[in-house]
Amino acid sequence: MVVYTKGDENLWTGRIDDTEKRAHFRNFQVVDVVDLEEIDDNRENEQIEDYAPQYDVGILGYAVDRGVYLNQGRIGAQQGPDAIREKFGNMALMNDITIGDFGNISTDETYVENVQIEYADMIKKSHSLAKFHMLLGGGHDISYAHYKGLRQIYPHQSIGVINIDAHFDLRDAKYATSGTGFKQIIDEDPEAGYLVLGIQQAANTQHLFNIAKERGVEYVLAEQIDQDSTNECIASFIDKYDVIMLTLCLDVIDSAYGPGVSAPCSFGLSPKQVYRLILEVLKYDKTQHISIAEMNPEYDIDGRTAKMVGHIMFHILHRNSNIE
Ligand SMILES: N=CN[C@@H](CCC(=O)O)C(=O)O
Ligand SMILES: [Mn+2]
Ligand SMILES: [Mn+2]
Repeated sequence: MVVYTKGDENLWTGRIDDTEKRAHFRNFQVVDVVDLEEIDDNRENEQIEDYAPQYDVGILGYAVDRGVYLNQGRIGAQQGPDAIREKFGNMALMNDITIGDFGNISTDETYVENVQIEYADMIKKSHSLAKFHMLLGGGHDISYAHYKGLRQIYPHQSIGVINIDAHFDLRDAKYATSGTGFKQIIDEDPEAGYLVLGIQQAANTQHLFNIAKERGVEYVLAEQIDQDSTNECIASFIDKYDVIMLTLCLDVIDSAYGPGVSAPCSFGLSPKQVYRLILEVLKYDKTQHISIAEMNPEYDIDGRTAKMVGHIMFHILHRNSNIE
């Protein structure tokens, strides 16, 4: 059974320096927990442009690691969204932002197809509630759910997919896993393009490189990420599509910075390199959702990975401000 759970108020707690003056606040002090099951379904049909979003940012969790298990990976990412919430909540509140926590989806089913469909519906349902959305995983099977949600929101637009990842996730399987998401997208949508940033040669078999070549997948290797050509590649890719789906697989970050992931990689990117790539993509204003996948608290060290994700979220939120 697939289960929707509204956000847990107890996660949004922490150090309180003042209860009134916002200059003393941390993020958790302004979070509203929103029960999506209480949101009127009719509002889904409202024209997005006619509706002023209530929140600057919405948080929606994909508390699922079954897709990782089905991909022969190590489980634990089910706890990922809540681990990230806790760390992000205790970071300083800057500016006058508002945050809505739209809850988590989870499943006890053997396969992830149903939970992906329901998560896509949640993405659609919550879309008009916030200006920007953080979709927190969970396994990288969140990618296909993210795509399906965008398809509902933008039925007629072309979608280009940018994945910041050490892996292609272009596997063929009889059922969806954390390693099949992008193959599912490009098989289903011949108009969709796929660009991967941060690919590691040692983490993908020659077969996966062959599939990428056959299917016209563009990619930049981790060791080439600082070359000027990376920005040119991002710009020319984004130019081809109406909407850009942006997803981050945390194992692209070197395991020294982010040990708490399902499939850790050495020789990975630094958090700063990843943050720079995210900002580069977001500056084209074709992206209103980012999914952040594979946070696995079981293997984290002193909450280091979850805190790093909190920082990445913080920087995304304040990308237009002077905070650095
Ligand atoms: N989402 C992760 N996908 C990777 C996992 C690799 C691994 O388990 O080592 C993949 O399928 O290639
Ligand atoms: Mn990966
Ligand atoms: Mn991945």
